[in-house]
Amino acid sequence: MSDQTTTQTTATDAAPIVADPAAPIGPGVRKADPILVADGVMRQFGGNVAVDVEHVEIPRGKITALIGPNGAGKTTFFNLLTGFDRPNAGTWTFDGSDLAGVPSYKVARRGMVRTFQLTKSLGLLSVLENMRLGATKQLGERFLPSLMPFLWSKREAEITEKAMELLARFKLDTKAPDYAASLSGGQRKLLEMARALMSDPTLVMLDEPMAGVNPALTQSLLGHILGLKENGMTVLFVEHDMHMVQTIADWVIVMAEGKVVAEGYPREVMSDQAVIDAYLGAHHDTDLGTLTGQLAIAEDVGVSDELIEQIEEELEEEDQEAGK
Ligand SMILES: Nc1ncnc2c1ncn2[C@@H]1O[C@H](COP(=O)(O)OP(=O)(O)OP(=O)(O)O)[C@@H](O)[C@H]1O
Repeated sequence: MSDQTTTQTTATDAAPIVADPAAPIGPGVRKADPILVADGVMRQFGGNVAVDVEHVEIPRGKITALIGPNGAGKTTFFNLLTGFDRPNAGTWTFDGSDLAGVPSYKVARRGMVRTFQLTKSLGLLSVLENMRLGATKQLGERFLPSLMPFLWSKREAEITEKAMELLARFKLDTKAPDYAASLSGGQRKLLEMARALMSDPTLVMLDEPMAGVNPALTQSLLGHILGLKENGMTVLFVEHDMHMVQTIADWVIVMAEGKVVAEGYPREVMSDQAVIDAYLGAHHDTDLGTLTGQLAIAEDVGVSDELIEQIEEELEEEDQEAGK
């Protein structure tokens, strides 16, 4: 990976991020064109307040990094926004429409998808079958096509064709018949991303895309993430690898103890003493050098067994709805 921050410029790069360039930048700052707006989102586990986000806006067409020490609430916030968990309080809108209380598979159909580390059972499906699961739009046609097998099989063929095209783009086409479990960590991350694109999303949320990725595939993953933006998508990713954050993020949001404690342009946020302190507070056993690009990559992306079960149940439900 290069030490330079990216110099690629696209039309969306030129668009301003904040609504008022003269206003001070800090937690909750208004964006010029937010795709996602969250208000008062709170999630408690027993007495532990995992997420307590007063107000945050995600800029459209940009790459936003969500960072913060372990246990800051990043993954829980992702789970809430994408319908994989329910908040105790709060509302949020995606592209202007209310999303609070909408189940995860419907969130995906509306254009907001997220990635996970592949679960064991998905590992026992082929790479192509994994891709086909990402085609949420097939569900909208579940009733009529089931009465018309010709239309159904045409749609099936289209899904397979699209899956193969995406697999080729991610250089995974030769792996299509293989079990997903046989892929390397980095290839699984590529598969996760490719699968997310099956539903033609407008917002792609990536949970620690670099975790467990072999250095040989890092560059390719970074290129694909930048490619999402170049294709007009908005990206929101959780990451501990500060080097990656500095390399590709247009905007950085920092969480600590469930709250958004800072946000801004990468260079400013990374040199903010409060941010460094928040990280050091939680990583007091970690070398300061790790904050500037060498942070150890967590193997575990923090998906609970409960969540995995929920995803599996939803996939089964989708299959049933799709008449499989
Ligand atoms: N299912 C759960 N049950 C109880 N507590 C939970 C659950 N999920 C998360 N928590 C707690 O909520 C807090 C936030 O956790 P979360 O995993 O969202 O943090 P994170 O910022 O994603 O951390 P990491 O960077 O380590 O993945 C932590 O204190 C965690 O222990």
